[in-house]
Amino acid sequence: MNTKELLSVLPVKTIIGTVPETITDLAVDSRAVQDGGAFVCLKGYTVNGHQFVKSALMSGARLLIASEPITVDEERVAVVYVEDTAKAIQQLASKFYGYPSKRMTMIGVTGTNGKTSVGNIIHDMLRQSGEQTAVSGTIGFKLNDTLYETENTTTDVLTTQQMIAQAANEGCQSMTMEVSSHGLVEGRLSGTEFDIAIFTNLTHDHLDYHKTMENYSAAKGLLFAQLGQQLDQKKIAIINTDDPWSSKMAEMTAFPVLTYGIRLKATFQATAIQMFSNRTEFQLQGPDGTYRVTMPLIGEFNVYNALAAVAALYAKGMTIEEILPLLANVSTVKGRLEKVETALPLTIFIDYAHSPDAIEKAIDTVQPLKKEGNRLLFLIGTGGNRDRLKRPIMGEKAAAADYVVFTTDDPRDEPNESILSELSASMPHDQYACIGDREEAVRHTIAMANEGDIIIFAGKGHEDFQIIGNTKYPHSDAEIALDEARKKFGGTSVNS
Ligand SMILES: CC(=O)N[C@H]1[C@@H](OP(=O)(O)OP(=O)(O)OC[C@H]2O[C@@H](n3ccc(=O)[nH]c3=O)[C@H](O)[C@@H]2O)O[C@H](CO)[C@@H](O)[C@@H]1O[C@H](C)C(=O)N[C@@H](C)C(=O)N[C@H](CCC(=O)O)C(=O)O
Ligand SMILES: Nc1ncnc2c1ncn2[C@@H]1O[C@H](COP(=O)(O)OP(=O)(O)OP(=O)(O)O)[C@@H](O)[C@H]1O
Repeated sequence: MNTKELLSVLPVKTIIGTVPETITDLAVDSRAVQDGGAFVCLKGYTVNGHQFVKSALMSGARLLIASEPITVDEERVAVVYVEDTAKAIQQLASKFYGYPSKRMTMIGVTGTNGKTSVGNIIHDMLRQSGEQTAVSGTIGFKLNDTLYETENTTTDVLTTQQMIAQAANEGCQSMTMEVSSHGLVEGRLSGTEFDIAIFTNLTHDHLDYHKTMENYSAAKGLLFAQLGQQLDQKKIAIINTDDPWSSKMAEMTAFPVLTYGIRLKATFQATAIQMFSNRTEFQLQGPDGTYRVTMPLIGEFNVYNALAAVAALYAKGMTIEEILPLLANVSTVKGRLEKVETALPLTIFIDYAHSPDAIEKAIDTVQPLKKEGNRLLFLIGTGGNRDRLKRPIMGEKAAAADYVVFTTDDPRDEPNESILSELSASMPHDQYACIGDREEAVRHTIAMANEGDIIIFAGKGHEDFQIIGNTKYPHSDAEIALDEARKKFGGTSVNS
């Protein structure tokens, strides 16, 4: 790209050296610098990117963007000083990739729970309709049917623009993105122009980072505020009207708001909900009439997720008649109350609940599936060095199961003892065990189960690892559970 044109988005800068006419690439990680590329030095939580200038130069960087003094001996390398490199990369990333979000219908999904589910339901439905489309979030970046790994739910601003550009270049007409509160506050979405913004719900989580629910809601509200003021554009906010924070989100945007919900009147309202072990049916009261809906997802929370997805496709221009057959064929989202198909005399779900509200929703969904005389066993852990305030509330919600196993879920550097004692601090009954080693905890859960019982292994979802210290160790709740269950009950089984 032409370097002067790229740098024109930075209004105030000091340039030392001769700027190369073009640069081949833009990087924020010295290990990703290309020959002839630019390296932006970012100050992180762990290290300061300015320390990696030497390694960037060794990889052939020709342009450095810095906010602290750096020494460069090579004449052919220019240094651009700006006040704040984090702000600079937000301007540069979308410019470098040619503002790719403008070439697609961009759908952003935010909220405490349901982002991955809604994002993947939309993706699945759009793929069924024959659309070229992409989705990014906690499970990764899925371009049509190919999944690429990513580091965060909402990736850093440069990776975000790279992904959007890749999707647009490969002919996608739309892209759905999970938008985390961290991502919004840190400007990881800068330069991404959303057409449709969805709010799922706001409940206790991430207060280690946001401190108060007010701050947390303000962070989520940024997605709606960032729809902008160009009202000649066709943009829409889609908001869960049953959530107490919904009006706050609606206030943030000047664009029209479509609502969805179950309890209060909404543009898309589900009534007469009937739950079955393998599907949910409900009456959809939509803007153009009333429809009977069947979908293969279970749980009231998935009715909310489905309504959000239906509203998004409607906002995109599809009719309800076109949308509902797609919902009828949607697949369960990986690791979200996903049933492990097994010939064993047990029902096992893998779930990603790791907030109080998600735990409540998962247990409420599965309890009615239990036959008389059987029990619901629930295994739950929580991350080390993260929000500690939510732990006793998680434990309290987990207590609604008949037997609870508290364990760890990426303990990082925190000792197991504090995690377990805080999780179990408010347990109102004694039907529980605390076992720090997650493999042992899974095996213990199976050991405690009897024929006909239901088990939810919560917190890991799609993840196949456990982070202890700084190391990711392979870990699969499903594999360990099936191994132990086969030993206990015999027979063969098929993993989902
Ligand atoms: C606390 C936090 O948000 N950390 C994020 C941050 O890491 P960091 O600040 O520690 O980065 P760093 O290691 O100090 O690096 C600083 C700079 O030096 C560069 N560097 C580093 C090493 C090197 O050899 N060369 C080099 O150039 C790095 O590329 C970077 O530009 O920048 C990284 C790259 O973008 C992120 O992956 C990382 O997310 C970590 C993994 C994380 O756990 N974040 C959580 C809090 C988070 O963001 N979660 C949300 C919400 C999820 C949810 O809703 O549940 C999310 O969107 O994922
Ligand atoms: N709409 C919802 N309301 C409440 N709980 C939900 C909802 N959808 C899913 N859940 C529960 O929350 C868990 C996480 O769901 P999902 O991954 O879709 O949310 P998320 O917002 O992407 O979460 P995260 O931010 O942690 O990645 C699920 O496994 C399920 O237990």
